Parts: sequence; C-alpha cells; structure tokens
Amino acid sequence: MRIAVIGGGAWGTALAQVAARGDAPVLLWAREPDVVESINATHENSLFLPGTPLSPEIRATSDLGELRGADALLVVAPAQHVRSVLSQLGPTSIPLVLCAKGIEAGSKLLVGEVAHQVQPDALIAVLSGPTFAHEVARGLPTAVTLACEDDALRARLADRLAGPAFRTYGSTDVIGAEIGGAVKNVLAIACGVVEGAGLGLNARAALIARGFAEMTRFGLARGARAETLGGLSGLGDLVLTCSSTNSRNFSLGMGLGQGKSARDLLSDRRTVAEGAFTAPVLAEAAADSGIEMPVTQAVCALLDGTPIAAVVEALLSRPLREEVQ
Ligand SMILES: NC(=O)C1=CN([C@@H]2O[C@H](COP(=O)(O)OP(=O)(O)OC[C@H]3O[C@@H](n4cnc5c(N)ncnc54)[C@H](O)[C@@H]3O)[C@@H](O)[C@H]2O)C=CC1
Ligand SMILES: O=C(CO)COP(=O)(O)O
Repeated sequence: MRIAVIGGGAWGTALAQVAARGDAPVLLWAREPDVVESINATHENSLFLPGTPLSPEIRATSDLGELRGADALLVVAPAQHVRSVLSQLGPTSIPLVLCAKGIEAGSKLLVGEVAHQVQPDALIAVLSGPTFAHEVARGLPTAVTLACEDDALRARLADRLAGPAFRTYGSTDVIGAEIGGAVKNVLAIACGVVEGAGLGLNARAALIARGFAEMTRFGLARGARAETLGGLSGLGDLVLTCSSTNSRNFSLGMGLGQGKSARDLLSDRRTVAEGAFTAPVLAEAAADSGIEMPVTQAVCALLDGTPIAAVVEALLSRPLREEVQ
C-alpha cells in the first residue's frame, strides 16, 4: 500500500516517518517550498520538526498532482484548510485518512464531513489519539484509534501503519474519534489557563473531568459511542494535552492565563493551535443543539478578551447540579 501525506507540519512529517518504516517510500506534499527543500536536501523538517532525523525514504513535493499514484492519502493539513487542500487535489477515489483535529468554522462540519463533501467518491478513515509529533517521529511508544467503517480498508491501513512502537486500535466510530480530538483541543486551552493563572492542580483535575463530561454530552448527541470518547482519541488525548506544555493548545492557554492577549499570542505563532479556531464553532454547534458546554464557553470568552477573574467567577457561580444528569 503506497502511502502519501498531505501536509508538511509536525504531524504530517511524523506520520510520514511512521509510514516510511521498513524502507517504504513515502511522498509528502508540503505547502512551504522551504519544507520541501529541507526534507529533500537534509532529511529534516527544519521548520516544523527541527532536530529529528527523517528516513531518506521520505520525499517531499510541492505538486499535489504527484500524490495521485498513492493507495491512501494521510490528510494532515490543519482543520480549517482541509477543504481547500482537498479541492486543489481534484476529484479522487483514493482513500483519505484524516489526521487533523477540529471543526470547520462556518459550516460547523467535522473534518470527515468536509472531506466527504469535497471528495464524495473517497472512503474515509480517521487516525487520532494521544500523539505528540516529536515523540512519534523518534519512535517512542504510542497508541492511536484508527476509525473506518470499511472493515477491509481499516485492516489494510492497520497492517501498513502499525509497528512495534505504534499501535493502532481499530474502531468503526468515525464520528466519535473525530469529536474527541476536536473537543480536547479546546479543553487543553482551558487547562493551560489554569496553569498560567496559578489556579492549582485541583482546578485542573476538575476541568479535565467536567470537560470530559462536556465532550461526552456533545459526542453522544452527534452519534458518537461512549467507549470511543473514553478511549485513546477522547480521554487519552485529553489527558495528554491537558497536562503538558508540549501541547500548543495548553501553551496558548498558559499565555492567556498569564494575562497575554489572544491576538498577540496567535499572531506570534507559525504552528497551529486548533482549539482557538474550534472553540467558537463548537460553542455555536452546542448552542444550536441545546447542549451545555460551560468550559468551552469560558474558553471563547477568554479568547475574546474577557478578563480571567470574570470568566472564573462565572464558571464557579453556576448553580450546583447533580454530577450525572
Ligand atoms: N503536532 C502534533 O503533535 C499533532 C497535530 N495534530 C493535528 O494535525 C494537524 C496539523 O498540525 P501540525 O502538523 O502539528 O501543524 P504545524 O503546526 O506543525 O504546522 C502548521 C501547518 O499548517 C499548514 N498551513 C498553514 N496555512 C495553511 C493553508 N493556508 N493551507 C494549508 N495548510 C496550511 C502549514 O503548511 C503546516 O503544515 C492539526 O489539526 C493538529 O491538531 C494531531 C496530532 C498530533
Ligand atoms: O493533538 C496533539 C497530541 O495528541 C497535539 O496537541 P497540540 O495541538 O495541542 O500540540
């Protein structure tokens, strides 16, 4: 199975490294000519994954058309750009493995739903879980959810991508795998705020647990399965990103917690913090369906510049309720 990767950020590069194991050739499309040059000339992505030597089997290209000979495409552009990149590709029936985590602004669609709109003839799979790119690229032990409704494709992808330190756990719950990854990014911002503002470890644990309740309410309403939300792509990834400054979303939240403005923090970064884009659209989607998501709303308020003290006060003064409703 020939694998090609769309997206030369940290995660696209790390997944290319996974796919190149055993000296399999992998083609990677990157938007930045500097990334193409760096990977082909020095076997390193010096912009987005500096310091990690890459397999010489990874070849980078600026020409999306070259990817049309692949048997599966790993789609690793940020969620807000998946539509445009898949449109540029032209109609295809090559299976698409979606690896971005987010909800598209405007349409309120999950990445898989966007992909299905743009490429209706392609089978869809989702790869998601607790996966810091630099650890995966170094071959450290990692486990992911690989969700696909087509049993044969799921088995082929698992066979091709899994390795001694990269375990795939199969699932047919594509929506559940996507929702966990999208919502956890928003919750990671909230946990970063707690850290940055010095609100303590009790508060962080409470946010993780109540945030997980939010993820579950939203996910179940969209048809996700509870076991998926409690698995690698939901709770697993939530725990990872809510407890480490290696997370870009957590770091963004830390900056907000230290009193910096969202505008300054976001304009300073080349790398993506998906939660900042997903939070407002997630809050809208939840409101449309009458689903309570107070932590998500708090993150939206902080991103809009509401002072932390007011946001914390609003969260803590909500009426007391039963833990399970
Ligand atoms: N970095 C990580 O550890 C992980 C990232 N992800 C997800 O993978 C997706 C990609 O993230 P990273 O690879 O980390 O990106 P990154 O933050 O390393 O790099 C930014 C990426 O955005 C792309 N980009 C910027 N503007 C664009 C545009 N207009 N059109 C198309 N692409 C554009 C850049 O080309 C680059 O590939 C995100 O959804 C992220 O949540 C998932 C798991 C792990
Ligand atoms: O999704 C990730 C790890 O699973 C990466 O998290 P950040 O995008 O917050 O860095």
